[in-house]
Amino acid sequence: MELHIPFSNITFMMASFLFILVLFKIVKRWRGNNSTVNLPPGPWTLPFIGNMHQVISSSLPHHCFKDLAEKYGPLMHLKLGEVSYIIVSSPEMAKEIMKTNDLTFCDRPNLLLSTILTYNATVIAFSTYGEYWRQLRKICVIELLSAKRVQSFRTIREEEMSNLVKSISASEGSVINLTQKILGRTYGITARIAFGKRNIHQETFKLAMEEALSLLGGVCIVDLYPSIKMLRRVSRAKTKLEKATRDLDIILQDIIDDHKSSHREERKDEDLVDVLLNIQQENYHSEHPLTDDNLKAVIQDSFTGGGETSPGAVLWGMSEMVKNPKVMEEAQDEVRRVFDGKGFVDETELHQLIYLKSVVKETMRLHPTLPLLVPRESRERCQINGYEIPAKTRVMVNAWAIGRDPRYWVEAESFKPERFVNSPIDFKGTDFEYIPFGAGRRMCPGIEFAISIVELPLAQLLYHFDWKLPNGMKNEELDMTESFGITVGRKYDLSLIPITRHTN
Ligand code: HEM
Repeated sequence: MELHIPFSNITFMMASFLFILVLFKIVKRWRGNNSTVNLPPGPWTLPFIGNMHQVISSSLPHHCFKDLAEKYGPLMHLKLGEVSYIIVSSPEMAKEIMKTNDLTFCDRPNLLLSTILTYNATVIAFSTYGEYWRQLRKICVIELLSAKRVQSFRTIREEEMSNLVKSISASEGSVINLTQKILGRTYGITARIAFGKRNIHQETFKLAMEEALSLLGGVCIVDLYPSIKMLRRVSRAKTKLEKATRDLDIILQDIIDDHKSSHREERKDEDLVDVLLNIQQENYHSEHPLTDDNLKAVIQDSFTGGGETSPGAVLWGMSEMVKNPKVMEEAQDEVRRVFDGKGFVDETELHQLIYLKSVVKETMRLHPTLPLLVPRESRERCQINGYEIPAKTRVMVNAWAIGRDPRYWVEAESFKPERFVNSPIDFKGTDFEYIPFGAGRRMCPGIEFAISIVELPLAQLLYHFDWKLPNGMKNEELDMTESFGITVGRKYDLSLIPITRHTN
């Protein structure tokens, strides 16, 4: 007997067979990856998407990771797409990653969008661990971000901050958008320090940088399926970012050329581009001479470092003080007591503001602007706590969850700056329950710079003004929702009414 199967049925059967075959391969690969290795515990994964459904369902990844870690533990394995992630959520495990096994975990993953924006991942923050990174990091630590260099830019910070006070005073009694004012001034400081005063591109650069950074927030699907090369070609974010990057490059090259052609003696103050050009000249005949693109990458580091994170800390600090009027009062009393003799705030007496420094620390505990730090990647296979971590595993350290760990922090969710007064706990990367700047080899090299542009504006805002919420809103009603992006700031701009304090 002959069996007749219509042509459409044959196509259907072949398609079904192929589908089952592909599914079988995916499940086999997924099982193979998971079953032979004793990975840290984690939620059950679905083929192809892994745990993406769990992460995507939450608006903020650091919140979702904290909830999952409560169930699966402080060393948790997640599969996002086809990539393995380890999520670290306790001080003990953070120490394992960033101290005990720092050398294994000091690489950064090669992510599509950050690679495009950062001259093929040649900025310090995203470059592969190796000789190039070491050379740039050394320049950064010794030349660009040293305490001495940061101190040399004091006048710029003081001038910009006194302009901030003037512009706020001009709107006394009416609602101001403090978010925009702080962002603008911090950007102004960073631009003057990096490029010098004469720069005509400041505003264009700012807009192009904002556009580029807005595209970097979140996880790019391409980075979760590195084996599917076609995704790289069709990514819309990639096309947009390439355009923004070209615009930024033209401006940066123009700034460098301008510095090269103008006479150094004509300019009174040395800016970061001058410093970098000097280093470039000195290194000209060395084994690894610095190219113009390398210089542009370092300038970008300063902008993303200075321009994105520090204003977030100022605005969270102000928000918490508005929400906690007793803290605001105590901080104001201190600043006014210290500076009343002078009648204005400068940097000379900032070291006396013990309580304000604690406010800054407490702000960074509850609101680290990089709650998951910057992702790392393991360079080789390694064992942690009896679990196996394969090479090339991406690692995220949940500094936000660690800063709220009730085993280390009494009333962990409350804003209590006094916990830091007389406490030896610091953000220098040795106290693993408090790591807003990370720790180990890849720790933030810009702490000195960052603190200088957080403490001064806060001291100014507290010294010169009392603050009220608009529309008769009560202090406790201030919205503290977080935004989602490359850094985590306030979702809604902070609008407040300044009342100028008149001193005789
Ligand atoms: C409140 C302000 C800031 C915060 C919260 C912050 C936080 C961080 C964090 C968490 C990391 C990753 C650390 C790790 O992987 O362990 C980092 C890296 C870095 N930060 Fe900052 N940062 C701030 C300001 C700055 C400033 C002002 C600069 C420079 C002007 C800067 C430059 C860098 C650089 C270059 C890296 C990459 C280091 C490397 O990979 O070797 N940061 N920062």
